[in-house]
Amino acid sequence: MAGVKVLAESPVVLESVPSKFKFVNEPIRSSDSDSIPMIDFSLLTSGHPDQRSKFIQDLGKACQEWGFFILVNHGIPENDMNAMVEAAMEFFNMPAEEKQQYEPKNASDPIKCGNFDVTDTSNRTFTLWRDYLKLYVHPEFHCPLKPKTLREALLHYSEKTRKLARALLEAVSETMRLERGYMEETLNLESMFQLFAGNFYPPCPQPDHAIGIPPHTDHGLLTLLIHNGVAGLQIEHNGEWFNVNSPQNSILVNTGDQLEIFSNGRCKSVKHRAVLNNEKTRISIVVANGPSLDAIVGPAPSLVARDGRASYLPMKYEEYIEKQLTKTRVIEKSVLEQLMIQEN
Ligand SMILES: O=C(O)CCC(=O)C(=O)O
Ligand SMILES: [Fe+2]
Repeated sequence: MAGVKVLAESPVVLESVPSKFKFVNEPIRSSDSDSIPMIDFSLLTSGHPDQRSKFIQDLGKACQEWGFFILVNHGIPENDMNAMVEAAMEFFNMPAEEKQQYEPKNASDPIKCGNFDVTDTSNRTFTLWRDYLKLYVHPEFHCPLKPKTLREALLHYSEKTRKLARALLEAVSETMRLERGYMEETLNLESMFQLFAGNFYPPCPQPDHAIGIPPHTDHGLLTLLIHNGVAGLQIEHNGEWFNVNSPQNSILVNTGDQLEIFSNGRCKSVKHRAVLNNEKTRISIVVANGPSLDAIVGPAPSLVARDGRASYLPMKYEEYIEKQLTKTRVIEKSVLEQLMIQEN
């Protein structure tokens, strides 16, 4: 595994995508939208009841209609965000021999890096145009020893994003009129499973013939994403793809499968993908915040009572992740789809 980075930087200039990366990106078309929700976190704590209710209302609407929002004034210092992006960049810039020790032996290794193969709906396997670093950071903290800057940046950033995610989740609970603290307790968020992913996408000679990450949903509750200022994230909304253009210092938030299940379908786990460009390296820093691994996640009973039926089967979060990790084919039904209960 030399990585996509090594390939993209090879002295022989690549004019086309090597065949093992070839992926037909359908539909390629995407557009900009100025209606992607933007949420101002400072309204939650501003002390003005009107602003607070506007926040709750906007948040509820964003989670239900888009499963996605751009969060501004979130309180995480820009320095911490920059330090995180830079430390990740340093990791990817280390020589291949240094990174080799973290090539996964098992899908559930708490520290892993490398490339990823996916099989598409025509049963063709291809490699993603991306180098990744994935770390389990909570309730146990795992981090490579090198580069030296990584540990401190990650300790800071994971703690701050965890706090932010918990505050957002409490607010999402409120949008559904759930009892205060109910989600925290039932899903044991004190021990939430937090997964860090650094994604490194080098410039690609034919951006439409390869992909960074194909369409997928995230398995947790809320995912927080920042990047190095290079766009590439697209989200699906009403069957169309939209580019996410975000202001500097904002955090991109999407809802995940566990929140869709817990909310009995109110919050949509949004489908998204990472596309490429032929000019600039893109780095994204993703923190996926989920329930505790031992939590059994099903629709909240009070929502089921309100709706008259449960739309999903419950499953232990740990089992959900295992199922997802062993699913190698895009072709298979997602775990979320397997748990959906059809209406008679
Ligand atoms: O890099 C991006 O913008 C998307 C990353 C992502 O979806 C993921 O890591 O799950
Ligand atoms: Fe994702």
